[in-house]
Amino acid sequence: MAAQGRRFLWRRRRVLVALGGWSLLEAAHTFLSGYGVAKALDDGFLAGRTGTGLLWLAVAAAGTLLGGLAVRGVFTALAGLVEPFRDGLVRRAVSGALAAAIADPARADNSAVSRLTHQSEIARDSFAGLVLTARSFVFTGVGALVGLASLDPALLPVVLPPLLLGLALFLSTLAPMAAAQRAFLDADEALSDRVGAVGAGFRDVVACGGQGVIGAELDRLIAAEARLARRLARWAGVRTLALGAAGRLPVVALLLAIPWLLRGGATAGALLGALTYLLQALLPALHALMTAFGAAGSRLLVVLERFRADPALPDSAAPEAASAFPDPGPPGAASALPDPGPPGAASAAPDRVALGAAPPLPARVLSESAPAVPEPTAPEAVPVCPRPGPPGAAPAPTGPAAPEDPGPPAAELRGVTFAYGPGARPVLDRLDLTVRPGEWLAVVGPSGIGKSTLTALLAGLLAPDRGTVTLGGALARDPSGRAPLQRRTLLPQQAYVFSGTVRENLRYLSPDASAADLRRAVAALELDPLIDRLGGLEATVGPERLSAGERQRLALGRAHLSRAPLLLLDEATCHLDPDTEERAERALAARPGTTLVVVAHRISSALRADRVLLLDGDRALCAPHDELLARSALYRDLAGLWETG
Ligand SMILES: Nc1ncnc2c1ncn2[C@@H]1O[C@H](COP(=O)(O)OP(=O)(O)OP(=O)(O)O)[C@@H](O)[C@H]1O
Repeated sequence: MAAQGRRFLWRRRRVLVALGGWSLLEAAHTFLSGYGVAKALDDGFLAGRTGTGLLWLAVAAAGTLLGGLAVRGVFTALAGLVEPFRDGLVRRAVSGALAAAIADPARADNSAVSRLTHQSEIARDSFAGLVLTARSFVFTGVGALVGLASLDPALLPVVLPPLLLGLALFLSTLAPMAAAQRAFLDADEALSDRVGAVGAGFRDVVACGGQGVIGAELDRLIAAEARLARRLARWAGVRTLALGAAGRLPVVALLLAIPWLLRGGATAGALLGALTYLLQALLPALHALMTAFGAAGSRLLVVLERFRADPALPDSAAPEAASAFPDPGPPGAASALPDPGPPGAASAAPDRVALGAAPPLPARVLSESAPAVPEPTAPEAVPVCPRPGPPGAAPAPTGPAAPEDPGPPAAELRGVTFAYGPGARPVLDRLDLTVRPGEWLAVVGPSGIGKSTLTALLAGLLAPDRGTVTLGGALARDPSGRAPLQRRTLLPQQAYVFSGTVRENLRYLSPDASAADLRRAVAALELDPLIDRLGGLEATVGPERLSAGERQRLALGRAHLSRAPLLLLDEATCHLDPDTEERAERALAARPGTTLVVVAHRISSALRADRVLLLDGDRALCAPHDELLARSALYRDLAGLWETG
């Protein structure tokens, strides 16, 4: 990288000469600031010549004007250095990502481009800061040392040793501090990547009961970052010490050496001039240098390393393109096909499941406590999902046979009202619903009516504002807010598949499932061909490698393997073809002891169920398919839409 840096600078030697020229003016300004003060005192005010004193002060002030001019020129010249640097980095990032996308569209990573273009801005600012301060320190130092030597050469042996000592101490902190900064940034990024991924897939994490595992992992990441932050702070302490040594010790040494200097013939003006150099020129320049190297320097190093390592960029086989100091060069330099490297960590994150933030639609659900007699304007209304009636009254379930004494309902809602927020209109309003053990219930209704909200309430992910939700007679969500993971499994539309083996994915909800259980689930969901194609149970899969349908099929297998008696499928088969969907639903319904609640994606799904719950805003109707067809215009509409859709 150093050689590339030298080449980059060599190609811009004219810019460097211009920078040097303007910087010389800065050195002249420094020189005049101390020299003018010394002469004003010695030749003017102390000698009784006030006019001469004022004249020398005017010379020192003119030096300040020179300094202003120098800063203006330096900034103009600086642009000729840092802009090509930034442009080259951006070009490198974009061409690298394009080449990667062309080489393997499936692994294209758009976020790498925005990440790297953002980082090139950081690199440009850091680079500009470093050039500015390093150059300023060198030329200020030259101006000050020449000034000290012209005032009295004896000042140099007093001031230089502590200055050099402090500088050496500072330089010795650079490498370890850069390493600490790099480690800290890595840890910080790892933590924010993970937090972002967990936030996006939080609903899945909760649905799968992964809070403990995820919490422990985040704790570890936070502790690691805290440890590295402390290490960085210790090095910052050492750097402050170096600044103190380099900046303050020369002043102390000068003060202590005053008697010796006076005996050697130093004048009061020379001493005041020396103090001016130290306090007004060297100390601020040193402070700026140390701050810039300590912060911007480490940042620049880390960012440049990222550019070398990022998979969106061409690999080092394309040396020109991989240069940390790239030139605009011909586009061909960037067209070398990269090694796209391993898939980004972010892609292994849980799939997103968002509970949309749109305002809730008006929805009032007719409850059992509402008039039992249908209103005249709604002749098709039927009583809402009655509790289990006498034997024979209930439709025969196609799932596992209900036991003689069915015991408590598999799931029950009593007068449940729920709204997303205190002022919002309820999504569900005084809903009663009873689902018998072993029953297969389909939930249907227009988009946004509250089907997912209902499954989230059943799963214990949401708490009702009023009323109760019970599973097998116990509250779906205990007062501490925990959901009963052993009693229900919720499969959302976006199936959660994590980076791990097929076996680990299937056993995620039942880690102690036996090989026989696993075989049964695989056979029931007809997963053998898929698993073979993926390379067997021990093959590693990740969400980015599977289609949405394949992810759903693995999640269905996982649900079959889980021990929860209540399975909640929230459009969990929407990416499967109708036949596969039917076989999957039947396999889950046939699992011993299973109660199945399916938010239906197709009318065929409702046809298969024992009963259908129709949510429609003003009332909820629950009945077998044929009965609903006869009684509900909305259901007929939905069925028609589905059939033609
Ligand atoms: N997190 C949330 N915050 C605020 N409102 C929400 C939230 N989630 C859902 N809603 C609103 O609640 C209502 C019911 O949403 P829900 O997702 O339960 O409907 P749905 O019937 O499942 O819809 P779809 O069939 O489109 O998936 C909608 O009006 C929706 O905008």
